[in-house]
Amino acid sequence: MRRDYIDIGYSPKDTDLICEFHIEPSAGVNFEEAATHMAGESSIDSWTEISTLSPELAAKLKPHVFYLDEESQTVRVAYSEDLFELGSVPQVLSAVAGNIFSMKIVDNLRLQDIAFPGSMLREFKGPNFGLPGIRKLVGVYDRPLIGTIVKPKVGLTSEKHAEVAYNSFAGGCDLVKDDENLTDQKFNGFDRRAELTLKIAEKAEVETGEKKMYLCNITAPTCKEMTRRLNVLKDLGASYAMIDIVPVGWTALQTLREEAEDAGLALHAHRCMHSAYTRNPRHGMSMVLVAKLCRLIGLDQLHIGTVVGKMHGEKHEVLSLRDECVLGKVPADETQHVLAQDWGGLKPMFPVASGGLAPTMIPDLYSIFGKDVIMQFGGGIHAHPMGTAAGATACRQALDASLEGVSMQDYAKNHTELEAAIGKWLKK
Ligand SMILES: O=C(O)[C@H](O)COP(=O)(O)O
Ligand SMILES: [Mg+2]
Repeated sequence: MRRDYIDIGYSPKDTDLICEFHIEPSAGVNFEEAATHMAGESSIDSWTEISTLSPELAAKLKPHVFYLDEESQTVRVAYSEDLFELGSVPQVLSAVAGNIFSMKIVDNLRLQDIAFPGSMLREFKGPNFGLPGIRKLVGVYDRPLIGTIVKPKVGLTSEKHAEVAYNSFAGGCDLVKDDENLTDQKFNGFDRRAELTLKIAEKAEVETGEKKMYLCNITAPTCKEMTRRLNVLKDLGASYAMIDIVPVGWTALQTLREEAEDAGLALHAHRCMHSAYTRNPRHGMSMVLVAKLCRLIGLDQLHIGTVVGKMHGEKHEVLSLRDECVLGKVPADETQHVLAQDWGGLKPMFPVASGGLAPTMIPDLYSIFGKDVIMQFGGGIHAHPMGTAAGATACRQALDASLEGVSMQDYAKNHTELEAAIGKWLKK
């Protein structure tokens, strides 16, 4: 029998890739049958017994469903590493997150996590800069970084964009980034925006004595064009580029990881669109897995949610993401469907909290994330009653208060910008 994939006594080998799935079989399909077909389709099998699959080949490459719990609708499958092209995220996903999502035998299916064996992990470089490298670039070691997104999302001319960036830097931002949907529109072309904004960042560096980073969005229709934009940034003396990771796709990210290393640039990962497949807890694949793939490939910093801002994501979920970004060894957490992962020395990514944040949320952000986080404020800076620069200053003041262990309200007594932010955003 080739389809003897349920193998509860099986102890995964060091070289096996392990996946955890949530499976909801469709009406009339039993749980074991669904698990068997799902495991087969994601590895070697088809819908019917195939004569070309010899017993020897099946014995060598068959998947092992070594954990099965019908009540929680959870299975774990061990796959031989020989099923995979080493170093290829797209191929791994084509297998374990491929056809199986389309099968009629399941109503819902979710890939919760993948644990990569050391042998597969070694084929990936991980972040080039990572959290420690970014701290070195910015020259800030003892506090969260403060960033902004130029707003409105799109519509400003390149000149106006650079002006908003300047005000943000002058007010105290360490980082200024483009919004996810700003790339190379006719009113604000990539090359001109990059040139003007990087020039203004230099001016702000001279004036403030602080390092100022501009993260220009290189998301483009082809890898060739993204590489060109990356090299434009390099030639202009930039340290960073930004990418919309889900729209550009995994192959593009693996390509850009190589190109960015050649260009000496760090990569900021915006996760827009991820919720199209991560948000439904019963279907799709988890954001923890997205974060894991980003770290494997080697993005340097990644949006992980905010807990207190406008993006969905409970505290325990966001902290699982944070752990996957920063820990050297991630312990298993059944409640979060996280598998143990030894990162084998791959550098940590810098977690980014962004989306619906106001300066007045900084005490909460600091208590949730601690120092190793990049806090980004779009509306929370550009809607400040005294303008963009004051919004950035209010963020730095709120952060100083948290770092000094002083209440934000007390600190605001001598800090006008923070006082105005509290007046606007803190609910009485
Ligand atoms: O790209 C982002 O992270 C968002 O544009 C954040 O903007 P907001 O702070 O105005 O929600
Ligand atoms: Mg945005």
